[in-house]
Amino acid sequence: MNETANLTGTTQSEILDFLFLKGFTSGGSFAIWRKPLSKKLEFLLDDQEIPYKVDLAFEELPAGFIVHPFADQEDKKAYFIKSTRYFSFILDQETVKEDLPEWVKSSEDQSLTSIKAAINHLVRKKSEASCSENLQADEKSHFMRLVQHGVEAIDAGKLEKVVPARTKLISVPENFDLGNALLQMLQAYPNSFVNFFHIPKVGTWVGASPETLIKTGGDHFYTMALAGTQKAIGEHPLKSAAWTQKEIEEQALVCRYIVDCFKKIRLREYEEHGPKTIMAGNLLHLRTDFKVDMKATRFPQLGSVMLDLLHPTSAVCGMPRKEAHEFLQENEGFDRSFFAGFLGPVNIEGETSIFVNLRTASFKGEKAILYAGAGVTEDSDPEKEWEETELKCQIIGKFIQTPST
Ligand SMILES: C=C(O[C@@H]1C=C(C(=O)O)C=C[C@H]1O)C(=O)O
Repeated sequence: MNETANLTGTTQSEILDFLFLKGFTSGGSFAIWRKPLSKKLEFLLDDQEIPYKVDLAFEELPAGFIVHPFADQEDKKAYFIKSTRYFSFILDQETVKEDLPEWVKSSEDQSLTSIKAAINHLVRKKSEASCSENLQADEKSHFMRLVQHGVEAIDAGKLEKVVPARTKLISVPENFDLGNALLQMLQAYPNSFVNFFHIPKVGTWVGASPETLIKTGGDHFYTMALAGTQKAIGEHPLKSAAWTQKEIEEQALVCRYIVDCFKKIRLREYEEHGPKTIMAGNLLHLRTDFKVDMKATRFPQLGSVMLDLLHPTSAVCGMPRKEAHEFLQENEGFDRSFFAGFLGPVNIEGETSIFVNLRTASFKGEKAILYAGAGVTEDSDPEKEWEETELKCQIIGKFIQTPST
């Protein structure tokens, strides 16, 4: 078939289908993402079947996509999908047929319905064997006790803040359309890092994270303190938002945590902006931005040094970090796997953007597991924290559960 004729009128959804099919049938690992406020959808693939791991000193790495679980790793390494093949396109351009490289279109003789059917089959089949057999923590009563227990640990002076999480198991509908689901997330969450990755036998995840862990590009390093959650209501939710003392303190603790990390490496020159209210999906958060000039401070490795120091931040674990981590391991009752870990593109066109893996779901055959946590301080109410996790689960859950058109 003539290449141009075949691709006439190629829609974004069709390109996504080509990319998913290419990724799943390559036998290797792949990632698809769009950075916050960007129009560029990016895809990379490494057809190596055996997952590849790297040290966190990402400045030395080739271009790729890094994925790290929540828990500290004994080998101090992260998964890394090398950019053996890379393709990007601008989302609001009508047609990109001329830009589609030959290797993306390897499935050109398939009709679109059979491509969709193939992807629907592949996402289930390829996600069956992911490594962690996750114990479920879906029970409301379990989570409510966990929050209560957290409040008691704070009252007893053992912790300052802790961020317990839960899971929610949902069925992947029979007519699930992964490409369309991702497209809908891209449209719904322009401020978020919309992402998908598949690493054979390790994990198949989709998400829309509002939280940058670290970003480097040119001479600049950037991180943020994101915490405090409320539902966005009314016509001007950003303007009308009012925050309680609990939420203000909760977010201030995350700022303090970041400043403490700077202090550990004797970094004194940084810009701090905020906190301001931001919108992520239908939720509002408080955010403070931190920026460092790596050249002026003579700190070219600041990105990987801070990555190591920051993760897991008190936005997703707690304070003090060690005690909060132990509390979660003892009481949470499930393996967070990649939830609240970090992920993102590394050394692509001189930039690295690594996000906290929030508002996310992992596929497991016919099912998907949604994950969400909520920051607990001494004033927390278990019922409210549960509702917050329900809202957070819905951010991705609604695009998996609603049969696509
Ligand atoms: C833990 C999550 O989110 C984090 C916790 C927040 C909070 O406690 O208010 C807000 C934003 C994130 O830093 C999650 O989305 O699951």
